Amino acid sequence: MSAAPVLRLRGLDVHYGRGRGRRAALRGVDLDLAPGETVGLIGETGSGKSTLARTVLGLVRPTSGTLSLAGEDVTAYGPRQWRALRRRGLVSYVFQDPLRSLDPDLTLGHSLAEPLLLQGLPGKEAAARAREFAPRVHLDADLLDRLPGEVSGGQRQRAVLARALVTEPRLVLLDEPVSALDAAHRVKILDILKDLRAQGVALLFISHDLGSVAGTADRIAVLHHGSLVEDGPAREVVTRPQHPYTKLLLASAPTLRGAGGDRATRARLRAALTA
Ligand SMILES: Nc1ncnc2c1ncn2[C@@H]1O[C@H](COP(=O)(O)OP(=O)(O)OP(=O)(O)O)[C@@H](O)[C@H]1O
Repeated sequence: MSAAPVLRLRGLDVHYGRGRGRRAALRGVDLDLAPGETVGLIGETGSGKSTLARTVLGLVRPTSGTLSLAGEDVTAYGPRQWRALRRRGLVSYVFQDPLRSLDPDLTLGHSLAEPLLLQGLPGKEAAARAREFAPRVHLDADLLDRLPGEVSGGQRQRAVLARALVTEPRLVLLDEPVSALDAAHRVKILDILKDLRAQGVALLFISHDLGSVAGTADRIAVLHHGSLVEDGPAREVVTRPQHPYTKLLLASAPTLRGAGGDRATRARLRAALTA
């Protein structure tokens, strides 16, 4: 029996602007994420990755198509329904820059408790739950009394993760999740994410670098000019890419051993794409 998807997109179109300035940012995107599944969403700058993430978070409204979260069709939700949905903490996100994701004037403990306070939990209970949760992302509870500027980069990154996870979401969107970290921190974060997957949390890794998610994702989905041009098991996409754009991304992936193509190969692929 396969579990109902946590995220389901069908024929999703998103446009920006009006009249003659109207531009498609997403075109007919179909995407499913099952519980416990990790999907890498890859594409170059401007391909529509952030638009997709913002649509899933209810910050951008689809022009057409459908968006379902945990079996609930939320396509037609208005701002008030989205706010209520966000408070439930079903979907959360981790942005690229850990420094900007935390209020510099709030202790880590405060930042962690905030999403719980928004859910209506009393202050003391929220603080206690935050303290209890911190060790799950290997964040020492003693650090919760400190400000973001008083801890290391890796500890800050874990605090950002803890804040995103404290409401026990079913789906987490991670924008370039580990690229800013050094190797030691990266391994720890990947271990935490592995635990999450085992608990059935679905993860959407968003990156411009195919190499950075190839080893972690179960599936890789490739966005090109707003269309999903490839979606398959990670190993297959890496070893047998079907679309010329995926081949180009592979040839340009700096972190993928053996995949780096030379400049002439990349130029040829780019020419094929624009032909
Ligand atoms: N608020 C907006 N108004 C108008 N156009 C927008 C807006 N946001 C994004 N776009 C356009 O939509 C397209 C997709 O942008 P998007 O930010 O989703 O790409 P991306 O893949 O996330 O890029 P990056 O990797 O640089 O963040 C681009 O052409 C962009 O210029």
